[in-house]
Amino acid sequence: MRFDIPALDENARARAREQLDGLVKPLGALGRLEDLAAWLCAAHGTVPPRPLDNVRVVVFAGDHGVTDVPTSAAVSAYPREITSAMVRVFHAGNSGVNVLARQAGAAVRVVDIAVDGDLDDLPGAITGHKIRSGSGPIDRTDALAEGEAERAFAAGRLIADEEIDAGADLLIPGDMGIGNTTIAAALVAATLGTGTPDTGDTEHVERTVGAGTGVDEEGRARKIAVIGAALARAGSRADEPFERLTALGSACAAATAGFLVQAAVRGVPVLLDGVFSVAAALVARDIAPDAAHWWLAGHRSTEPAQSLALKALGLDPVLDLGLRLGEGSGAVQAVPVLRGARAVLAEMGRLADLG
Ligand SMILES: O=C(O)c1ccc[n+]([C@@H]2O[C@H](COP(=O)([O-])O)[C@@H](O)[C@H]2O)c1
Ligand SMILES: Cc1cc2nc[nH]c2cc1C
Repeated sequence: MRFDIPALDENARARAREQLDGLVKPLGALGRLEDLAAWLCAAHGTVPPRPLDNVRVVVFAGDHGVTDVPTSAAVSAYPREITSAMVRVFHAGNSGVNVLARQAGAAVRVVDIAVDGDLDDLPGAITGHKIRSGSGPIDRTDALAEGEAERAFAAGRLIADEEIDAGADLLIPGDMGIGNTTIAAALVAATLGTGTPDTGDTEHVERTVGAGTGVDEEGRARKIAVIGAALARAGSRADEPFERLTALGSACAAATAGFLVQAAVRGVPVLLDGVFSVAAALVARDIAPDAAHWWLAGHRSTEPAQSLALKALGLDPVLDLGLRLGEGSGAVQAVPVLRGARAVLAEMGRLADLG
């Protein structure tokens, strides 16, 4: 697959830097805000950048076969039925990200990519891109059937197109899926080669695994075992990104990757969120390396796989609030910071005018 991804406008970035240096403040005194302002100029190709008036969150919802086990073998603190129930909460506007997005003036859309449950009574914008119900348990079988990763990736691209055609000037990928922190950690371990299942050494897998929704140490040990078995089962197939998504990922991971790549193709900046969107970004970069220039990290989540993946992507998160909700909630919190960065360039006075 080949993608025509525009380069960021380095000329605009340099002009932004020059203007930032001339504002009424000590040189560099606005720290990271100056980097963000310059990055937005490079992304929008203008100084100052355009106002971020049309920020859109898309929550990719789906279930994961790793939750298809008795409670005694659970990898999540919550049952899988929560995924389907939460889609209705997003639709009603009452989820965490709905509330935070209202504060930030951002729109939220949830899409059913692979929810295990009947949501057919909901509008087509939610249900129209469904790939399948749930996914395979990655420790025992592939997550996806042949061709599904490509179909889900294409669906994610279409969803990005829909949001951009509706005017998005910044996109945020959100996620909802009980069990998806196990999937995210498996993708990160496989992508970074931190899993070495052949030697039976789980130490490297352990580094990627966190508590997700709040499992205890025994739950974490079960996640590590599931991921170790999945990596051993996938073997070298995991080297190729679509095979990796098929064997170890999910339809939501593939759709999120497609969404991130298409945003870049269309030249629309992205604020990544928690462990699931950052894991998808890591795989997406293997599919379209230049796409990564269009992504910023909104926040650092508590999941270790997210920090490992951010480091590999060379991204420094804007915020670190200890959030572990997912949904796009952390990235949404970073939107006012980006708006502030833009306003500084657009509105501050100039040192040269001090007299
Ligand atoms: O964004 C994060 O880093 C994050 C960390 C922990 C949990 N989550 C959310 O919680 C769900 C996955 O957690 P779990 O324990 O079921 O794997 C899923 O719906 C995620 O959106 C999200
Ligand atoms: C209630 C609930 C809401 C969520 N939002 C994202 N992940 C979630 C997990 C649970 C359990």
